[in-house]
Amino acid sequence: MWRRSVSRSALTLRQSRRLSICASTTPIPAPSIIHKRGADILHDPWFNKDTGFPMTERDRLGLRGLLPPRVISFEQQYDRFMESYHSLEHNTKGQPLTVVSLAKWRILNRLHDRNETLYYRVLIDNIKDFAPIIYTPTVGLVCQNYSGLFRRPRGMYFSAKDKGEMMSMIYNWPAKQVDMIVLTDGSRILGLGDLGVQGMAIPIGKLDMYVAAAGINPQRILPIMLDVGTNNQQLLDNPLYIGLRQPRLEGEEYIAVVDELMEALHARWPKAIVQFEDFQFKWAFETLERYRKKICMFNDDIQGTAGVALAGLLGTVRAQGRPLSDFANQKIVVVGAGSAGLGVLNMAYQAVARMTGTNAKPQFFLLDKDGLITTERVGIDSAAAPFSKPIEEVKSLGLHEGSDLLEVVTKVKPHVLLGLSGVGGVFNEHVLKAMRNSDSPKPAIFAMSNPTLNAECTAADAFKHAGENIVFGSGSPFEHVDLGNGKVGHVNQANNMYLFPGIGLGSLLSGAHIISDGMLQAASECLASYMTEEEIQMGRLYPSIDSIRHITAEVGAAVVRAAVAEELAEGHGEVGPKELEHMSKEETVEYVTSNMWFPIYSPLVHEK
Ligand SMILES: NC(=O)c1ccc[n+]([C@@H]2O[C@H](COP(=O)([O-])OP(=O)(O)OC[C@H]3O[C@@H](n4cnc5c(N)ncnc54)[C@H](O)[C@@H]3O)[C@@H](O)[C@H]2O)c1
Ligand SMILES: O=C(O)C[C@H](O)C(=O)O
Ligand SMILES: [Mg+2]
Repeated sequence: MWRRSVSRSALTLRQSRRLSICASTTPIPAPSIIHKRGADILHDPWFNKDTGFPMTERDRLGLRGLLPPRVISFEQQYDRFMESYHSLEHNTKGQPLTVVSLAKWRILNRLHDRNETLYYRVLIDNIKDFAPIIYTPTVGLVCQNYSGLFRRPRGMYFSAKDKGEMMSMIYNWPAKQVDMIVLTDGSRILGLGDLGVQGMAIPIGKLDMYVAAAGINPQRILPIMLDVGTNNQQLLDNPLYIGLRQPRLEGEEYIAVVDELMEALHARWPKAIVQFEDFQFKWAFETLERYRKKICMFNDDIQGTAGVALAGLLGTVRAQGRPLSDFANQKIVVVGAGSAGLGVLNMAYQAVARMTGTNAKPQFFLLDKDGLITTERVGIDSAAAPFSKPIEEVKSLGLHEGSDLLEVVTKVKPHVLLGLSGVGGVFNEHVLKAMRNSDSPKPAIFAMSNPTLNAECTAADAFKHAGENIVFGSGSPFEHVDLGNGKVGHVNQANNMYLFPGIGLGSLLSGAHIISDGMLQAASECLASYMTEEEIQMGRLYPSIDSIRHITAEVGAAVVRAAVAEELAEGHGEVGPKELEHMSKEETVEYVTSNMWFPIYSPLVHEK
């Protein structure tokens, strides 16, 4: 049902954060200037209100006669959509999950294509139900089938064939202002591998989360696919594949194309934040290092994930009833030494150095597809090398270079097992049972790979095999687990969605020209301290997705304040750096919150 306004002042902060922030403070809509009239407006999802155009507006904009006579209110439209959605749910009961999920995605996508205001309103109010459709896991299925599902373009497509043209192509985008860009080359889509141009559903889904969680105005978002070819033979063989049918560009050729695109983006929208998403390992770190000192960008898989994982690791220490300084003594087995796994290790090392003020190293054991990574590893990647275990230490534990996961868990008895491998089921029954001998009375298991089938284990298996006293987190959502006798195994969604919207929004509103490590740390620390002691003791390490706007406002404010502290903040719009500097913590949260867009129909005013 339509969510009515609730006076926020009547609620405690703890209560109000469970609600959609802006729903409680619905502002009076300011008019939007529109340069079109008549049927062109009905076909523009940014402005279209369907049957919701009031008569005065129909007269003003040349819409009279183009719509049925009755005016249907926004609330009625909302309820009607939700009714259709629920009947679809009812009518598809018993059908295979993929069929049901795609049907749900289609009905939402159709609304997205037609009426963005209504789309974002239903998304925000029903984020718990709809995030699994527009985001992981269904977005993975959508990417796998994107050539067949494609109906209307959204965002921009640049390809290897556009070399030399990008600087002018960028002006084909109709919006003058762009605040947030999510860019992929489709080379490592979730744990599904190279999906070429079909990976476009990922930037679209991430930007939907930006609108829902961070209140970025959807007229100022831009999903971008950089299609440099694909090495996925199945796609190359598919006559209906909608991307370039050529192998991926490599080496200098690849970098030259990315450079050109970055220059074009920066030239037209120098203040836009660029989020790199789902780039394969070999380019993820390289592009991050190449651009992070020049433009306001970050790599979500490396940096967003690291912050979320670190918050979960610190939450685990609290859940074990230990002081945070004990983090350095936690034995943590990380499975997956790619962009995400190494991002986590980098950030955790920095955190331990900060906490202890020494060179103390945290107790990480890193594995990749060839097992435990030690100083004896031949041909190790330079990004992984600092995290290889000294071979003497490994031998003293009865392990060796390349020891397999079961051996490592059995001998190390880790406090935490964290998966970012992309390999479904790699935390098998034996591995999970071995976690029963953990040195911690409350061990944590994070199966962070996406989508659901690629998770290292299911929530049910984790509680069944590793025991009821574990703390559990997964990248894709799972139902909480019924442990019998009224007990419930709580499932946390350990996903970078808790950070990237706040990182992007905070960077934007600070006006920083780069995103520093300090800003990212502040985001992670904010998330880590968000949960109360009571919640942590119940195994709740992250907030519910229902409060994602609230947590994003807090994270955004933490990022703004860190940018101010590092003298990176140059201000945004009419708010200058000095004003940012003088804001208290609460005022910064208010500043961030008041800049969040909220979907309501605004009066349209025509201008030639
Ligand atoms: N939950 C989140 O917020 C989040 C964020 C980022 C990435 N992820 C997920 O993490 C996964 C990995 O992402 P990435 O960018 O690091 O990928 P990547 O390709 O860069 O790295 C994958 C790593 O896993 C290792 N690996 C492969 N098979 C293995 C096995 N059997 N045992 C141990 N290690 C194995 C590889 O050697 C490699 O080091 C993906 O499924 C992605 O969806 C989740
Ligand atoms: O997209 C997600 O759900 C998280 C993460 O960015 C991933 O690549 O898996
Ligand atoms: Mg990703």
